[in-house]
Amino acid sequence: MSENAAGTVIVISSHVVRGSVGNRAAVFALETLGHQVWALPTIVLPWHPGHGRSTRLTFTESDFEAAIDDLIRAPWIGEVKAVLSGYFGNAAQARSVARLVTALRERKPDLLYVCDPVMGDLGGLYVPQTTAEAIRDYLIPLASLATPNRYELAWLVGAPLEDNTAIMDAALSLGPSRMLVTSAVPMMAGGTGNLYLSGRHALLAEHRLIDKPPNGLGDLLAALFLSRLLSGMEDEKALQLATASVYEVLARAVKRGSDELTLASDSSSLASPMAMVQMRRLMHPAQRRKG
Ligand SMILES: Nc1ncnc2c1ncn2[C@@H]1O[C@H](COP(=O)(O)OP(=O)(O)O)[C@@H](O)[C@H]1O
Ligand SMILES: Cc1ncc(COP(=O)(O)O)c(C=O)c1O
Repeated sequence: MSENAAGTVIVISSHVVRGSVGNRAAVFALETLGHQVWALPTIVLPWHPGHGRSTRLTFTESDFEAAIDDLIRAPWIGEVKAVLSGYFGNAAQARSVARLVTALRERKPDLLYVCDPVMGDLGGLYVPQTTAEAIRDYLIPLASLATPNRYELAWLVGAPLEDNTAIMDAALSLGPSRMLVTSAVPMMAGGTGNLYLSGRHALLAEHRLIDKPPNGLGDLLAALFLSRLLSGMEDEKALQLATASVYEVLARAVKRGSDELTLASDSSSLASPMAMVQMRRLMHPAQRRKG
């Protein structure tokens, strides 16, 4: 296997000093699974704002834009096989990343672009509406795969999503050819899981719900699923492994009483998870419509 067989990935999200959210989760997961990673922070902050006061260190829009231009012109840019975006500091950054993805696609039409539209949760949007709109209007149309949680998907399509049939219809209408919807509606009591929809698949990967989870699970899942796809794994196996890793990492962090994921101690759960995940095939919306 050559040094870069797993593929170079550009990750673009927040950087925290302490903790495992945003780029800290994605970089660790991708490097552990053998990828070369280029990491561009969108903001730098001491820790996830959920822990209390956390001062945002920011870049000007023009500096961020200039750094994107440097990346586009980099002599090594031909190495890049995938881009993963997550948390953005403002709407202009989302537009700059759309420019990056478009420029890379001109040279490499099969570039994988994974858009994790980090914008909100059960309580509603936690980024400014202009940022959420820029993700929806500039990035989602470019995504090979989007990984919203159920509430983000509901905002993106402008409709409440109370069951998995509604989630699948919404995922199909949004546009990307592959959708991984997190915090889907569980079929198992006391469960949660991920719903994956592509032209060929409608799958639900379920496991037990754990109280008081640390942050960063969505960031970790998107990176792990991307890694498995890049390595050429079949979608169903990629979903099962990525879901099992996230669940196992979460369970181990909570067992330790940690308020953050403890990825350095749990790297074996990223590479070879042992946790069981309940995989179910759902009726694909296209099949339902055929009657
Ligand atoms: N409380 C929890 N217990 C067990 N697994 C969880 C829990 N919260 C999240 N997960 C797992 O992590 C995945 C991603 O988490 P989610 O909170 O939906 O992402 P995001 O951080 O993008 O909002 C979920 O689909 C589920 O598999
Ligand atoms: C700065 C910042 N705020 C909020 C979030 C959202 O965190 P969560 O999805 O765990 O709620 C993230 C996730 O990457 C983040 O980096």
